[in-house]
Amino acid sequence: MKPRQRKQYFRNMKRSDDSEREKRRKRWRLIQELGEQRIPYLSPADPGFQELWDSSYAGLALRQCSVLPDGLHERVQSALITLQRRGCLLRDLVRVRDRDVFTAVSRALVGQPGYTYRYLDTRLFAIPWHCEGEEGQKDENGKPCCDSDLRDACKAFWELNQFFCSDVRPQTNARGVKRSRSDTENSEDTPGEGMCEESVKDRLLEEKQEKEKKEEEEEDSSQGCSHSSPLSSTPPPNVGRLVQFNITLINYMDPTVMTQLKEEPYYGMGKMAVGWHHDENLVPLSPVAVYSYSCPAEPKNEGVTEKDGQGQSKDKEKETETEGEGTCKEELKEEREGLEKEEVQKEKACWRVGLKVAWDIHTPGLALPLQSGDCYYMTDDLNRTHQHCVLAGDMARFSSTHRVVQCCTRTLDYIQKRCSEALENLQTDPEKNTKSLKSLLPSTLQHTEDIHNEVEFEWLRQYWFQGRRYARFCSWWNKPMEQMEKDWKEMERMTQLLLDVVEDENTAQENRREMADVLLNALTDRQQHRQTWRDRCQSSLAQTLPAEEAPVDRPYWSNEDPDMPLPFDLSEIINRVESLLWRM
Ligand SMILES: O=C(O)CCC(=O)C(=O)O
Ligand SMILES: [Fe+2]
Repeated sequence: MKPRQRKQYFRNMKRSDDSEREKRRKRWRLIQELGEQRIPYLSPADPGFQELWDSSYAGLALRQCSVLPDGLHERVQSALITLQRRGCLLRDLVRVRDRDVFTAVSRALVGQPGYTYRYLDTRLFAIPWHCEGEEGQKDENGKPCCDSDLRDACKAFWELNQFFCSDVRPQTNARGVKRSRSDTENSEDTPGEGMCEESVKDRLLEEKQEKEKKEEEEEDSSQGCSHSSPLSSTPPPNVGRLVQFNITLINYMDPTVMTQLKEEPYYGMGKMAVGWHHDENLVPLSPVAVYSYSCPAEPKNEGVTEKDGQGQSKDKEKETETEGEGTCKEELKEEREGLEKEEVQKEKACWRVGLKVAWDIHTPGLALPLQSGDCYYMTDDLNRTHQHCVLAGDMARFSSTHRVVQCCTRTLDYIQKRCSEALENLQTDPEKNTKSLKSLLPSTLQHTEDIHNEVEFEWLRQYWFQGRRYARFCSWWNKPMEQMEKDWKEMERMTQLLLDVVEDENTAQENRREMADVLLNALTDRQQHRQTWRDRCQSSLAQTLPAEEAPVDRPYWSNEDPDMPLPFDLSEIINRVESLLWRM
């Protein structure tokens, strides 16, 4: 690596450290400023609650359970219970500030076939949902990927998703003022006397949206990609276009089992099931829609062993995640002082979503109780400017959180295309049956090596780190992952071919240097990431998981494996390329 590139490499690493440090500093400053005090927060019973909602949380909308079409509650609730009973909902071993932690909630991703969702350094792979009238997703062998029970469950989420797509609206008008109920809900309304010009425009815009929506519904809208690219100049997905939620992240937690929940530190809102955070990796300004279902008793989880799912937390104390600018353990341990009023306690029996303005300790927080079957939306830029947390009630509770993820980089389709791009640079001599690289242009080599790292660390290792959990109940990802591993192995071959060229004395000196730079860069990165994944797989928390959920460090091979073009451990090769560069 040229000194310049090496500097850049470390600068990039440092940049992420710096932003972490900056966040820590900000958090620390807030905590200092706050001292022993708590920031006020308002609940529906408090005077000024509605005003605060309108002025500071306008992007939040509650949709009470009665708005859902007939029968949908039953279908969704039974689908949630099916996922739980079948053992599909699992706690994720995520990374928070360079530490491994289990999420307090158990999760599964359901959505468009081939979609993934990445949060806290963890990529979840969607169990595909099924559209109306469709037979169900088939795997590569033409067999259904899940049994009929799961298929029906996933279909219910698709149905709920359709409802959310048609129901969600931006909550604010152009001036950031929250719409009134009649403004957003009563489609019979016509512009009347005294309606200001802005509102008329709003209404016309809405009508236009309605029309566009109807037109789009007639098209095949299953991908929802064309308007969700952050690079396109089309308006944000919930302004002027139909929203296409493409995945739902399902959450489950039973507070009687998860007894180690952290106290909400800034406002004293109570126990948190999910700490303060922004939802990551969504199309900018896209909305999030949440269905909340609290159920009286823990549904029996028949698909898992005793150590599985949430059962594990009862006997073993585990660290749980706090996302974003979450809890600062030592400083903020004390609970709100004094005895809480009965009213507050009653309120805390209910599950609530908590909201706060990011990095702000002056605006009161908001705690919104959710009755079973209630839904809420986070629209406009609420997710960017605010953080939210989930406050545990007394009962077990599920939520289905529908999101718009970037289909341009988060799908199987995307990574398969990337693999093909990389492999285009590999050619086979049919006579000699030997392989070689087509182009030795540094930019081409760089591109290939980047894809190699992307497929290894963002897809293969992510997938296997989550153990065999996917294959256990859905075969959809089996074949694509196998193929991806084959492609990746070809890329190992390509790296080896590059190494040969670089080490060949007959290669022109100047090109050789440039190629060696590219190679060294890629190998250093690869070696470091492989180590990080090894560490994650071997962490003490990972050891507590039952066999089928335990992380698998894959691909892994012994350095002498004759089937593999290069060793797993790259340190010796890195040294060779490094010393070659010194000698140049
Ligand atoms: O369960 C909820 O209400 C929201 C969960 C949440 O914030 C998340 O999964 O990101
Ligand atoms: Fe969230």
